[in-house]
This record gives sequence, structure tokens and C-alpha cells, in this order.
Amino acid sequence: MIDVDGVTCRYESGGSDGSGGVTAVDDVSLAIPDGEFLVVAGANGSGKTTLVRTFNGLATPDAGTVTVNGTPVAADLVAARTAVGMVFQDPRDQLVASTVGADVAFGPENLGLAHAEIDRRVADALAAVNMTGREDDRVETLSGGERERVAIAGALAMHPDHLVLDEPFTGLDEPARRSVVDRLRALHREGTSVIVVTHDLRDVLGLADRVVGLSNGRVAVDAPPADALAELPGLDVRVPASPLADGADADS
Ligand SMILES: Nc1ncnc2c1ncn2[C@@H]1O[C@H](COP(=O)(O)OP(=O)(O)OP(=O)(O)O)[C@@H](O)[C@H]1O
Repeated sequence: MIDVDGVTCRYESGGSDGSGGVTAVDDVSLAIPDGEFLVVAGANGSGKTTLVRTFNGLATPDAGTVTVNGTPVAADLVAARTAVGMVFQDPRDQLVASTVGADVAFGPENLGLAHAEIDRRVADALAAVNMTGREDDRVETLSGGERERVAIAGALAMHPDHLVLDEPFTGLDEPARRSVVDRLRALHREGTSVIVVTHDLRDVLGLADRVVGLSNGRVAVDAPPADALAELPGLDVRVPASPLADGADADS
């Protein structure tokens, strides 16, 4: 469970002349229960990335608090980072080892787990992203979609309660998008909480339990997809042609 209570985040150097600043997240309150598939939508610059980075302490609120499983993020960063796994916008920035298996093992190794447990987590995480047996593949030989899936596996190997993906479809072609969507759908069905941050809802609206739309750092929409649809165009986000087709839209 992630509880966001009155969170405001500012960047002080926002003004082009060095004055003023930017309020990236403006008094946001949000409760994200376990098991939910949440889409955080909004135009570029609406505050999506900053907001989700407060969930595991990568961004620190100037006001308000974020609590994960009952503990304030600021009080236990390790617990927050274990509970909230993040996959960043460009998975190339996230892959740290030269082979798939070593990359997925990196996080669990840092937890100091026993070898057998690490091996088990790596195998399970690769199975969850449909990459069983690919441990020895070199990262640089992977396609964009495969890299994304390895990044997701790396996050899953930490056994997070919530998996956050920031613009997971950027730069992916249609088959790669589809394979990532398929994996997210399967993970959610198996009980993983998924939070997808995006300005492009074509792939994920049909998977979502709930859509939170941000505008200028504030929550402008917070509703199930069917109810959110009418308001989304006002947020300058891309919506699917056949809105609630369980992610099956392919209008690209
Ligand atoms: N490190 C930073 N320093 C100064 N301003 C920043 C910084 N990061 C973000 N901002 C500003 O904060 C606001 C919100 O940015 P944020 O990246 O959270 O939005 P976003 O909705 O995720 O956008 P995008 O989809 O482009 O990543 C924007 O005005 C942005 O320019």
C-alpha cells in the first residue's frame, strides 16, 4: 500500500533567468492499494515522474508525506526501495551488467541473499517476463523490448509489492510493445501491483483498474478507465482508438 498525503515537490532552478522555480507536484493525495493496476497519465512536464519517484525516496517532497506499507519513506529508504520497484524510462540506463542473468541478479546480490535464493529469484523473474533460459545472453545483443523485459525482471527479482514503470513503451516497436503489455497483464493477473507512468494510454488503458491524470502537478482525474476517458483528452494525452480493448489496440 502506498499512501501519498498532501505531497508537493518543487525544483528551485526552474526559471530560465535563475529566479523562481517549478512546482512539479502540487498537493497530491493518493492511496494505491496492493494489487491495483494504476496508470498515472499526463502531458510531458505534468509531474508524473517526480510524483512516482517520491514513492521510493528518489525524490523528496517539500511538503507532505509518502508512506509505504505503513512506514514513511523518509524513515526507511531501504524498505521503500524494496517494496517499490522502479523501471526507468530508458532501460539502457538501468541495465548494469553484461549478461542478462548477472543483471537480474544484481539487486538480490546487494540484498546479501544466499546463492540458491538468488538463482531462484533470477529464474522466476526471467520466467515472468518470458525470458527463461536467457541468463547467458549478452545485454548488448538484446532488442529494445527484451531490454525492457530484463529491466522489469531486475525489478521483480527484488520481490517488490509495487512495480512502477516510467514510460515503458518509449522507443519500442509494435511487437515489443505488445510483448511488454502481455507481460504486464500476466504479472497483474498473478497479483503484482503495477503502476505505469505514461502520456500515451494506447497500450495500457484497457489493463488499468484506475487512471490518475495529472495536470500541472495536480490530480485532475482519478477514476476507473471508463469514467476517466471523457476527461483524458483535456490532459493532452494519447488515448486508444478502441479505448477499453484490454490493451489490444494497435493503431500505430
Ligand atoms: N531536475 C529537475 N530540475 C528542474 N526542474 C525539473 C527537474 N525535473 C523535472 N523538472 C520540472 O518539473 C516539472 C515536472 O517534471 P516531471 O519530469 O516530473 O514531469 P513528467 O510528467 O514526468 O514529464 P515527462 O513525461 O516529460 O517526463 C516539469 O516542469 C519539469 O521541467
